[in-house]
Amino acid sequence: MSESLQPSPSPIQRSWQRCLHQGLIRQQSAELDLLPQGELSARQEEHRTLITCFQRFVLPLFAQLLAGRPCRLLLCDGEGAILAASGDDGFARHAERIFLRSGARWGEASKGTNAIGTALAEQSEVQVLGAQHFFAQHSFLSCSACPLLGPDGQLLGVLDISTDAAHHDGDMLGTVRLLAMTLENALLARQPGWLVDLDPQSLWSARLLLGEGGELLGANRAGRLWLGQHPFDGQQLLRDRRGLRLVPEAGERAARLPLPSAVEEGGSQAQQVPLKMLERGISLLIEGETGSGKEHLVRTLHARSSRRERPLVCVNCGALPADLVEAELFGYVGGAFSGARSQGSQGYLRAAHGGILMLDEIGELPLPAQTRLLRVLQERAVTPVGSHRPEAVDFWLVSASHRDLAAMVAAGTFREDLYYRICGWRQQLAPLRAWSVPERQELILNLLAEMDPALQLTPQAEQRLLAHPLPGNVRQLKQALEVACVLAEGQGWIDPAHLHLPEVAAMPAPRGTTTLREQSRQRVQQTLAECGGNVSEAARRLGISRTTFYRHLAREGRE
Ligand SMILES: Nc1ncnc2c1ncn2[C@@H]1O[C@H](COP(=O)(O)OP(=O)(O)OP(=O)(O)O)[C@@H](O)[C@H]1O
Repeated sequence: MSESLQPSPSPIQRSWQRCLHQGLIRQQSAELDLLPQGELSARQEEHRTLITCFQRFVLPLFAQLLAGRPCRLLLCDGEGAILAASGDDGFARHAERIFLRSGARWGEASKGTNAIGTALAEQSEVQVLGAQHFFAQHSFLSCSACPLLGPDGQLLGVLDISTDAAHHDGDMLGTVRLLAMTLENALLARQPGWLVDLDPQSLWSARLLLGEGGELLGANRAGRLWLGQHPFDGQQLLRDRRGLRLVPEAGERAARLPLPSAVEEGGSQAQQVPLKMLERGISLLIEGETGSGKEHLVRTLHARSSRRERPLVCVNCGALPADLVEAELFGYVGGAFSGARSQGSQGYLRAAHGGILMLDEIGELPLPAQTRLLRVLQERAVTPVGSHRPEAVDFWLVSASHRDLAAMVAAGTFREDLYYRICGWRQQLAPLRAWSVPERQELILNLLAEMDPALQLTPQAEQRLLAHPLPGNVRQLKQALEVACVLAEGQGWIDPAHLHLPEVAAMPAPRGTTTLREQSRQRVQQTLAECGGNVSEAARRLGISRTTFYRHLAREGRE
């Protein structure tokens, strides 16, 4: 056979050649190649949008397509580091043996031929079945991976489905491609601009993202193919208006939120570490101003923990009647004191047995109750008031305070030994005014989307919320939005008049927050143009009254 007729090597053959060339030895073990925890968190933060889209749009589809199958879906960055994973727990335990889990890097250089690393090296989708893996220890796996491309066509990472080789089936590559396209479409719809759907009927339509003047800002993979085959005239596409919509849409913007993500075992960084501490029985102390979300965090941790089916008991120590603090906490036997119930009372600590106990405002506990609590924590047993029989209790303890407990220790109003008992890990929650502008914007959008998805903030209202110091933190923000939703009901927009916030010195005006203002302006104009200038129809499409619509037009005229 002449040389030119030799079949070109397959991606697997090329990969093996690279591995041999690097001096990897098949019978040896692959290098561990684990990221330090801090590095993993930094990468997850860097890829927050990618991970959020993965969780919101890809995982539900994956769960439907591959429910009950022994496989894992892995989201990796451009170096093959696993950022998030989901799927069958039984298979996860096998996968754990070879460190196929978050924080491990699966590039070819350390792991030899494998779907993640080889898809990255080849920049194409790849399937690596059983013994095609370079290292013999990986041959129980069959993996299918598809590179992920950002709206600008840059390689972002890889999506991989790994399964037990015995359960592999031929559809995996198609499935992972479908999931990758879903993820890429979601990412494209997050970029601000005009999204042109060239075939709006199709889920896999070519999509282009255009700027105000028709310039090309991005495309999905079908869109890039389309661009390779058609002349591009962005202005014409905008004029045609077919399949055109302004993105991100309200629902999608809400999906950008920083709230409870599920990056495999954990959640966002603020939750992962405390959750790990709790799971190891280490007591948490959460400090933060009132309304900053201390209880919200505990509820989220409970919902994510292995004790989610067990009780979560939250006690506000400051609200306990002074003369009944101990009886309420530790319980009592019948007739222990005058006015006691004849059958006694279990008390909050025993009610939390097997679950999580949150002692909110722990700084309010009187000193005798502190002493008794310390003994419970040391002995892991409660002696109810009026009894001499200690009863074993097992709860994870979370304490919270808006007061500076260390200062209270120094002042002698809080026991030092108790302080060290409850403070195995100290988690501080920043006040809302210390959050970054994008973080606050995302929280606002999230809360609003939950309260009334039909309502949007005018840019002025958004500015007002961002500029207000909100000393009551998330609670105050939530209340202000709840009131505004009632006042603006049916009008489509919340404007500053709907925001009942006390006048206090404003924070410096945030910069770089013109996007929402611009978007709402464009939305009104765009809808009006689509409806051929028919205000009634445009207002109906936007779900607002004609009067409100005119108000928007008038305001734009003034701006
Ligand atoms: N990240 C968040 N996302 C959505 N809602 C939140 C968030 N953080 C707090 N909240 C909401 O804000 C309100 C106040 O939160 P929470 O009760 O947890 O604050 P706290 O710090 O425990 O307050 P306090 O010190 O007064 O007890 C609650 O309605 C809670 O659901």
